[in-house]
Amino acid sequence: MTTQSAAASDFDVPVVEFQNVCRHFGDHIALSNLSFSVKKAEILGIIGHSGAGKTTLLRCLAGLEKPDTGQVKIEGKDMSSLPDKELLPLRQRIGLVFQHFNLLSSKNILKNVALPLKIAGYSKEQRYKKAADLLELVGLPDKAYHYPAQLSGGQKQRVGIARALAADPALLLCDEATSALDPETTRSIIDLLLHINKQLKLTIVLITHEMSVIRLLADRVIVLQQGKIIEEGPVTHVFSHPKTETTQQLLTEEQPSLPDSIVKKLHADAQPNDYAILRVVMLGDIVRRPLIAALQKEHNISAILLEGGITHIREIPIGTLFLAVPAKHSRQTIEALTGMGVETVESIGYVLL
Ligand SMILES: Nc1ncnc2c1ncn2[C@@H]1O[C@H](COP(=O)(O)OP(=O)(O)OP(=O)(O)O)[C@@H](O)[C@H]1O
Repeated sequence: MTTQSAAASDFDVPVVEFQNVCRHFGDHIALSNLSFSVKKAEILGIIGHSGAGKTTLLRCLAGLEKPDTGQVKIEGKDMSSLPDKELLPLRQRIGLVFQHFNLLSSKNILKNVALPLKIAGYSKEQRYKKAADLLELVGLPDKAYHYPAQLSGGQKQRVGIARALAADPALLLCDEATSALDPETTRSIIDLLLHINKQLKLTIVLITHEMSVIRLLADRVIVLQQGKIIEEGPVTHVFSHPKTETTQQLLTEEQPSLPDSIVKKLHADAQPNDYAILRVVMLGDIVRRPLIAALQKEHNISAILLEGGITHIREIPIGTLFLAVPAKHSRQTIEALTGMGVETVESIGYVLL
């Protein structure tokens, strides 16, 4: 086998495989027959309302909790069937990043980062060399001899990430890693994680209630509800076409929505003089095209913009518009917009404006 094909096959083995995982607490089903996998270098986001099972999933993935049935495999090895003694080397393949950093306040930053290497039996010289390299990677080379209390929240999380990387993990698990940080610091931690993902080809699984973090960081997203996967796919797809009410609710703050005054007046059947309300989703460069002007010029349709906005998933812009057009032009407008290349356009009801 050539080096090149060996490297390619590396990417074929999923780093994570959940196979029919169930976890109960008494009568309560926290995870229900859950199956998914994560490829090498992929970033998977897991979202869901409170109590959906995110933490239980993450704990099973970290080997901190065993499923009742099913398998949790890391790099092809089944964690759920291993006795505790044999679990340790597999757990060392997983780095954990916590919301509240969990640094040891009595130890300096270098020692905090080096701690997993001490547990793994590395010499002092190896530990401190590696820890210094990692502090360089996370942008804190000058903080080695500071103590956690002397650092900002963002700097503490950088140390938390360096520590999680110390034992060269195959998988980084982030549990609400940016939830305690302000937006600017959150952005810098997201950029750091993207840099690490790219540079080290590191697989990342994150749970967060911040949809903006999923949007900027994840390749793929899983939506959990009552311990089941109710939606799954590339973030661009799931966030632009949320199928379930749960996903739509989770995304409410992220996406423009119709003003309440219009929602209250919406009805299902068109009355004379009504306007049809159209929800238009655009993906990519089309967001910069003057669609309303083109409707007027090329199709003689006067569309009124009621609400709209653009968000970005990684670098891809997603635009959402709510347009009102005379009800009699509804079908023609949908055909015209589809012809212009919008992602989706749907009529969501009628109003008398
Ligand atoms: N140790 C436990 N004992 C009993 N029930 C538990 C235990 N851990 C979790 N549960 C229950 O399992 C369900 C899933 O909990 P989990 O903490 O995984 O949800 P979550 O999605 O992480 O919620 P949150 O976003 O609020 O942290 C909840 O109904 C919870 O009450």
